[in-house]
Amino acid sequence: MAGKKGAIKMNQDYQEELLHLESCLSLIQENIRLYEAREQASRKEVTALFQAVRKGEGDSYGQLIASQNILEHLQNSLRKNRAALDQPYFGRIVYDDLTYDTSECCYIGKNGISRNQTDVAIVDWRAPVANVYYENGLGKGCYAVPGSDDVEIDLHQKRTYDISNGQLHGYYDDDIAANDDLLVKYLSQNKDAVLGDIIATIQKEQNTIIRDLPNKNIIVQGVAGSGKTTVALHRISYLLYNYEELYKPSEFCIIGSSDMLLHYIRSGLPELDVHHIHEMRMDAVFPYLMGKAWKKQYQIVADYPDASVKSHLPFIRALDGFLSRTIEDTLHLSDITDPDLGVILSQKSMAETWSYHPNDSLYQMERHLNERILSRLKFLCTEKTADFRKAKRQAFRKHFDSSARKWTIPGLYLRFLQDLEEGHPELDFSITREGVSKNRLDVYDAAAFGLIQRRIFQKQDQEVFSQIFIDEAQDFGETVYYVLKQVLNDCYFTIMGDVSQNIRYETGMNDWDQLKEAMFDSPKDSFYLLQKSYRNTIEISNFAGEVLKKASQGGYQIDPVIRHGKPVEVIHVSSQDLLHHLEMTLQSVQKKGFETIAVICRTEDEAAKLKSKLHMSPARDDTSFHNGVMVLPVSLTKGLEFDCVILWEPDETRYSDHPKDAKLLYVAITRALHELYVMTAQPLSPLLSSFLSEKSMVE
Ligand SMILES: Nc1ncnc2c1ncn2[C@@H]1O[C@H](COP(=O)(O)OP(=O)(O)OP(=O)(O)O)[C@@H](O)[C@H]1O
Repeated sequence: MAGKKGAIKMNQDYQEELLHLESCLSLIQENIRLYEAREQASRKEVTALFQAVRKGEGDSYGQLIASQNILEHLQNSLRKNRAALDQPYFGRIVYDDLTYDTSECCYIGKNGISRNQTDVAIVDWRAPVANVYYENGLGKGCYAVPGSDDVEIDLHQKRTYDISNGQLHGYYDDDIAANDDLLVKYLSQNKDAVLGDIIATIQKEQNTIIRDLPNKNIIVQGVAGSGKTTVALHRISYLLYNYEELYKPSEFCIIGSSDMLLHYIRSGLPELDVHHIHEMRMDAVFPYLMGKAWKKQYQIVADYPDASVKSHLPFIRALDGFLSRTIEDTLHLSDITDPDLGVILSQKSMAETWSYHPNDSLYQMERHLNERILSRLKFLCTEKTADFRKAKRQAFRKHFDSSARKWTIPGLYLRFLQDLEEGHPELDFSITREGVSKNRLDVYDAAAFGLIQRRIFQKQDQEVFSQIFIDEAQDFGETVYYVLKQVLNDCYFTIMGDVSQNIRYETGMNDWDQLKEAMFDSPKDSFYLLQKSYRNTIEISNFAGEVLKKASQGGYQIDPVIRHGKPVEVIHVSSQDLLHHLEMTLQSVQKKGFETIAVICRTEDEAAKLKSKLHMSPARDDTSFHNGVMVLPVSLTKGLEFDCVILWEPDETRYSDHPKDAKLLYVAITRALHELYVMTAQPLSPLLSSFLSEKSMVE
């Protein structure tokens, strides 16, 4: 009897859910009609204003900008409503609000949907209350609201929906928002050439990072495929939504290691409602931040061999120490006296001025001190003649003036390198010295230039960025981060990386200790670990596991989502047959409908040669991630993922039994979502051979 009652209740519940979905879809359709009409009118207005501006009419320019903003807003609303037609919402929470004594039921979706532009029908996933869905268990709890007190709640139900194409396929009630079954369903889909969103299935540990406070530095160590890139982008979207009054999108900057990665990241931004933020390669950041101080003749080149020293914290700290000593020696603070007026400015008072501006450059400090001298002179000369005053002002106007020394950034840097070599005979920077004298700098020299500019020559504070997000952070040494932090004093950093994937073994980071030391300056700052891997099938993860042990020297383990796929296939044939097998494999995986396929070679040279053997155009846009087959060196696959990966010639000559090669191989293997093929003519790398089953070998 109870069973029957339960079934009736289920049925009724299901009917109610169907009705609710229907009413949401019709609201969305109504919104779309409304926004389409408005967008059309707004478009016309913008075109008319554009013509007016071209004719130079009155104040049309201001109106044009305002109208363009309105048009952009309407287009955005239209995009959100159109996107919501497929899956208007993915979750629901039913709770009592104990703070305001109300009972609430919220549907949560990727896009907030309102009726009449005011009544919220579907809550945006970024809204504070949506946190309850991702984090809270049933029962009493609370959620935080930026700039306000926490709201106390009693959660009665958390429901997760499976909706696609506007159809309800099912739902379940559970404490866990997106369980592994739902995750596996999402993860089994094919990969288009864009970075997807994970809004409906964000996991608790990812949510914590996404919603962490903006005024702190964060470092995230996450195994391959743990969602670092994805989480960084969702954090940007979350911060811009919730701290709209604090930040403009243009104050945000994403830094990545290659154009390919940035292109991939860019593809995921519109879906997350993120527009107009900056993105930059690491080597472009310092020229950008230095502005005019970065001379046209400076050229960034590949790392010099001594980058293994220049990239790490002791080096950049030594440069900073050298610059501090240069500043102290130059200012050489002691009482400033005049035969007629006595002490104009005491050493104590100057030291005090300095302590008020501890981060100012030498030039800024000199300006403060000169200003103080002038105001003291004004006071001391109140009873003197105008000529006397003028003469004294003339005499002391540029009392502090290091510009007269005609220092240059390269000159100071070379002096520092020489000093360092003299103090440490084991160091030899001759290659860098020669490069710098020819204006050819590697990224660490560029960072050093940035620090010299910051400490000595900078005239105003840099306020270009407030939030910086760095992906694949492990590929650069601490030097670049240290300088970024010094140059952008008031900026906060979200740094994502995986030391097991450090493909620049000597210069990049193999642990996080030094970076924490360089970046963390407040107890609020946080280090997070992401260990769950979402990208690869369990077969690919297991294959990667052994390599990871070597790559991370046992440091970090993978905890994969259990999703099964085809076993990794090792194709071991003669060198004459290898290309033929590759072509056959490519044909077969394309036939299966995989959209993104990568053939991963060890080096750029090998990738170029293989492309030509496959009759692929060598010029095919190497900086953009696209559907179809891509032949790439491992270094360019950083941060990307493909439905299917063919690992090309991972033999013992290309990948030795050394952590440096293990990291490269780990990166290559973990790019594959669904299928991995290993093709070689020579004996396999010792990193792989230990766990290959006879079964998986095609001879
Ligand atoms: N919570 C989640 N739900 C569904 N998919 C997820 C989730 N988290 C991550 N993914 C998926 O896992 C894959 C890996 O994510 P991402 O590329 O952000 O990882 P990563 O840590 O940056 O990887 P890598 O270090 O290897 O570049 C992506 O396809 C992403 O959509």
